[in-house]
Amino acid sequence: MIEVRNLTRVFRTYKKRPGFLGGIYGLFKRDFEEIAAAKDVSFDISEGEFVGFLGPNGAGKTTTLKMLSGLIFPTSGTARVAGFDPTRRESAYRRIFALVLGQKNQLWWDLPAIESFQLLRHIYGLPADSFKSTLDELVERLGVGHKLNVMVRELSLGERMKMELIAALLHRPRVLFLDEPTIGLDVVSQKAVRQFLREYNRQHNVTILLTSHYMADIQELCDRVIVIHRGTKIYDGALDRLEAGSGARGKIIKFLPQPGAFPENWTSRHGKAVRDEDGHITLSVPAADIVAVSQEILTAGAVADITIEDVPLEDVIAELFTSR
Ligand SMILES: Nc1ncnc2c1ncn2[C@@H]1O[C@H](COP(=O)(O)OP(=O)(O)OP(=O)(O)O)[C@@H](O)[C@H]1O
Repeated sequence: MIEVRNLTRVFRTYKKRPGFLGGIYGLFKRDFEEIAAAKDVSFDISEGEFVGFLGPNGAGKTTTLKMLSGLIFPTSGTARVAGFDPTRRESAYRRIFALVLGQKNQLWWDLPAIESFQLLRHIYGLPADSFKSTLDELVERLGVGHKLNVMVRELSLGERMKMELIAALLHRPRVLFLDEPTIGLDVVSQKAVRQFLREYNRQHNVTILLTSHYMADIQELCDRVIVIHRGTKIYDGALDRLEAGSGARGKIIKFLPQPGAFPENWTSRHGKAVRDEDGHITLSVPAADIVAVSQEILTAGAVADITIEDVPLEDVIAELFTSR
């Protein structure tokens, strides 16, 4: 469904010298800086896949999604989405994909969402009956029926994002590019959006490429992730494999000693123990040592509580970036 080959985008930006004199200098001589926001990025995504697109701030994710949407042109390389070349900006292509930018609005602030939806119906030339059935389905799934006639600027962030998703899906796109769709949402709204996306992907076999800085989004929705760093793809594969193959693999053991049971300077034979303000002691240990360390802790002193957790995905990803 999506074929990307050596996609590269170089931005040339003017570097202004500071102050008024710097501005005058710039009238005569301009200093430019070139930034390769995407460098030789290649990947394939099959129909119905739900792929996470990860990378730190400025990695080139939005730039890549904008190239796939035909909003900006690549400097070199090619992309094909459902057989279309996005750079040609054909109307037929616009009907089969949607781009949702969590930090931007496509809905009109001063109109109720339903009026923007009606406008989109006319833009896409959707028949009234299919528009109604799609709208009813989306509104019901997202639970925003009572907010359709409220001005968009008066909606909460979560309600607005749900309306943005409805606007993006009214024409039943086959490919969905989602750039931070849960940014700034509270945990309940994040969960609702995630659940909606998961069900929608399964039910309609829509191909989804999702960027998010919330690892819960990625862990709950994506089996596969593409990781990009400084414009270059550094990982493409199963999320499980990324977690398992990381040097940060292992477990986190956290326990609360009974008062006075462990000396202040207690440490494990298997690794450094860190004590927090509440008295909890935390150890990062290789998965193979988990039983031995647990036994060591339980024989060392009385323990009020103990938990064993996976290393957070955030740490696995951060390690991937710092090792480059
Ligand atoms: N229009 C532009 N002109 C000049 N440079 C740009 C432009 N758009 C993006 N860049 C630069 O390209 C790089 C990649 O930006 P991009 O927005 O694609 O990153 P991102 O991975 O989406 O980051 P974030 O997670 O912060 O959204 C950054 O260094 C950014 O400053």
